[in-house]
Amino acid sequence: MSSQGTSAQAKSAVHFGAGNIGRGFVGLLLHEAGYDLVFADVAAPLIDALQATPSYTVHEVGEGGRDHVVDRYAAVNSATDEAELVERIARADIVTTAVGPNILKFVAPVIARGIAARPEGAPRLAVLACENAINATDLLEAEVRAAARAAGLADEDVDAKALFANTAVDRIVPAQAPGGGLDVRVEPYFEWAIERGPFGGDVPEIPGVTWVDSLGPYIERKLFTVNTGHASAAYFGRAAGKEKIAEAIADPEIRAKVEAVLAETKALLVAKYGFAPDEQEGYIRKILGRFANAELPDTVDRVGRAPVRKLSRHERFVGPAAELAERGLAADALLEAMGAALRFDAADDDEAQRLQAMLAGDGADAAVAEELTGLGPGHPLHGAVVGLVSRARARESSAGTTR
Ligand SMILES: NC(=O)c1ccc[n+]([C@@H]2O[C@H](COP(=O)([O-])OP(=O)(O)OC[C@H]3O[C@@H](n4cnc5c(N)ncnc54)[C@H](O)[C@@H]3O)[C@@H](O)[C@H]2O)c1
Ligand SMILES: O=P(O)(O)OC[C@@H](O)[C@@H](O)[C@H](O)[C@H](O)CO
Repeated sequence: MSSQGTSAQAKSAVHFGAGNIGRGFVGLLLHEAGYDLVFADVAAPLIDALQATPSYTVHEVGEGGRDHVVDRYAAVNSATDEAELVERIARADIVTTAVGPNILKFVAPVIARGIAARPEGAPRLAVLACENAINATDLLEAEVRAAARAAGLADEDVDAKALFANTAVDRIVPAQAPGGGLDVRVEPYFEWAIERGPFGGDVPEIPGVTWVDSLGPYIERKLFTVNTGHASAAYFGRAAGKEKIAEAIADPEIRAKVEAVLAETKALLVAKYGFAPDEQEGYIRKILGRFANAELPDTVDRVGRAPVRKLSRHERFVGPAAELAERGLAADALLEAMGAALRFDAADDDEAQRLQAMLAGDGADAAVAEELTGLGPGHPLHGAVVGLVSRARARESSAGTTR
């Protein structure tokens, strides 16, 4: 039994981002662990709906799925009710986020104020960023510490009042049907790995969590298998005119390309972390089965969202491709998937539009390639990436002349 948190009272959790993974996974597990849950979000209609609705249901769809009811939560508009949020964080046991890695800097200041407002001697607040990014909590911690310093709180005070733990979250939660209310459709599978070290041997009880000594292998295996494969299916699928991920992966040509990508990331993960090849193969097969779940209405547009983030230096494509090239191993299939990513032009995706504007702009191919991928002329993959940009531009300009 853990003594983390205020043991005399109910445990409480503040979760930033009441979206798909917030309601459909992190919020659900915290609720089921017995936490009094507070959702914080900037989307006023979502917060209003949560405040007006005593419960919602998480529907697991696909084999073995069942329903879970989440209730007894509160909801705070983090754009307008900062004082209430600070007070909630000051009394909480745990703060989690699922807002997107680029949003962490915006939630950090209020977390810092909440930490500063914690009573002397209160148990440390556990802060966990549940985002798809390597060591997202480290990013959040740096922002929280900067905001705390700016508010006059020394690093030692932050250390006395809070702890920061990296985490890897895995559950496919598609965009929900408009007008469907607060209920969330999710896949039955999930994995939530959290590093144990920062808790100093006093981990909270959260059924379903896997506590690990070293998160690096977990997060890279997750990001470079689930997310690399998922994004590849999305970009190849969209280029082939598919709307759903399940449709994309059912296409033998697309599946073969995705499998080729995952064979490359497997080679890296086996070489880097010593994962047993058979075990990694089993992990890949399981994940391909998850993508094929036809009951999950996941779209290529959601999974391909934010292509500039996904093509950045330490993300799901360039991260493994660069390391493979540095080890003298092949990254051809990953490069082909990156080429497909350059075609992603979803009209309602800001980053897709920014990507297309970069490709259509005046910058030299090498400069655009470096801006997108962070790979400069000294890197063994640089020439290949410049070639991708160059071909994407040639394709666009020939499509433009024939339009
Ligand atoms: N959906 C999935 O399958 C899945 C699985 C694992 C991890 N993730 C990760 O979880 C994060 C969220 O993904 P999602 O699919 O739930 O996205 P989402 O868009 O459904 O939810 C994000 C929520 O964050 C809110 N938000 C934005 N800015 C905010 C701010 N400044 N303060 C508070 N709330 C803010 C949005 O209003 C939205 O409700 C991402 O990092 C994603 O990579 C998603
Ligand atoms: O959330 P993103 O944009 O980083 O990636 C899109 C999907 O691949 C992702 O949300 C998966 O569904 C999820 O990571 C599965 O655990």
